[in-house]
Amino acid sequence: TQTTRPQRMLAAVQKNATRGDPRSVVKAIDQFCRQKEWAMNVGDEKGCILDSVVTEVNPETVLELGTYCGYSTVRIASLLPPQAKLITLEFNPGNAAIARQVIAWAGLEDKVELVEGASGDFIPKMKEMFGIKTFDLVFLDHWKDRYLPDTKLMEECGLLRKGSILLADNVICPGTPDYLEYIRNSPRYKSQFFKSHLEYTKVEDGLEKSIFLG
Ligand SMILES: C[S@@+](CC[C@H](N)C(=O)[O-])C[C@H]1O[C@@H](n2cnc3c(N)ncnc32)[C@H](O)[C@@H]1O
Ligand SMILES: O=C(c1ccccc1)c1ccc(O)c(O)c1[N+](=O)[O-]
Ligand SMILES: [Mg+2]
Repeated sequence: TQTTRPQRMLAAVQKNATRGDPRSVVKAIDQFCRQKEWAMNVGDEKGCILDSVVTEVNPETVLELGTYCGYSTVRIASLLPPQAKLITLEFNPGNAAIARQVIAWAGLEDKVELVEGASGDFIPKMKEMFGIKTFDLVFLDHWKDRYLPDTKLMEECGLLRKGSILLADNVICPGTPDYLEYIRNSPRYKSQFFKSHLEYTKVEDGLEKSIFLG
């Protein structure tokens, strides 16, 4: 019977990566996506920009919207300080099942809380479920038409504090025009664009980093 792309990606991790070594997991997935099958992980070029933002922010609390197979989850979690927590939301059960195994292979399950469900349903529950007051860093990488509504929802739920950082993938390709228009024109945010390329391709893309001003 036919396997799914996430299942084939996990097999590549289990074959080529070393248990407990996050960098080898990232490398195995990037090699799979370059040599075998394109997949919508943030990838290595944008991943390096993600790494630099995570390192700079040094967050205690991180929210990731869109887990897929856990590639960016592993990149982020491997850079977090000891007590820090990364909550990642994924509403596709098949993807969530694979991501759990990829995160476990990297040995990062203690730093990651994978919630299987839709961002719109779970963002309002973050405080009660995890005792989270606010997020220091949010990585937006789910369906692109959800970036703006979920950002407004996080504002309304008081999940952002003065200095919280939003980092949004794909603001060029596939593009998030309504989110960009909002975040770049709002007096409540200061934004910066990081030019890059769509993962594993030469197509133009980039990340938008925005600081919530309170
Ligand atoms: C581009 S993939 C995430 C890639 C991942 N961040 C990485 O770089 O490895 C987008 C994922 O978001 C999930 N997704 C889309 N909309 C969602 C939502 N509203 N709530 C939760 N998950 C969502 C999809 O099922 C898909 O697995
Ligand atoms: O939307 C797509 C997409 C559209 C069409 C076909 C495949 C993927 C996509 C492409 C690159 C991304 O980095 C990404 O996060 C996504 N996504 O689904 O969220
Ligand atoms: Mg993306």
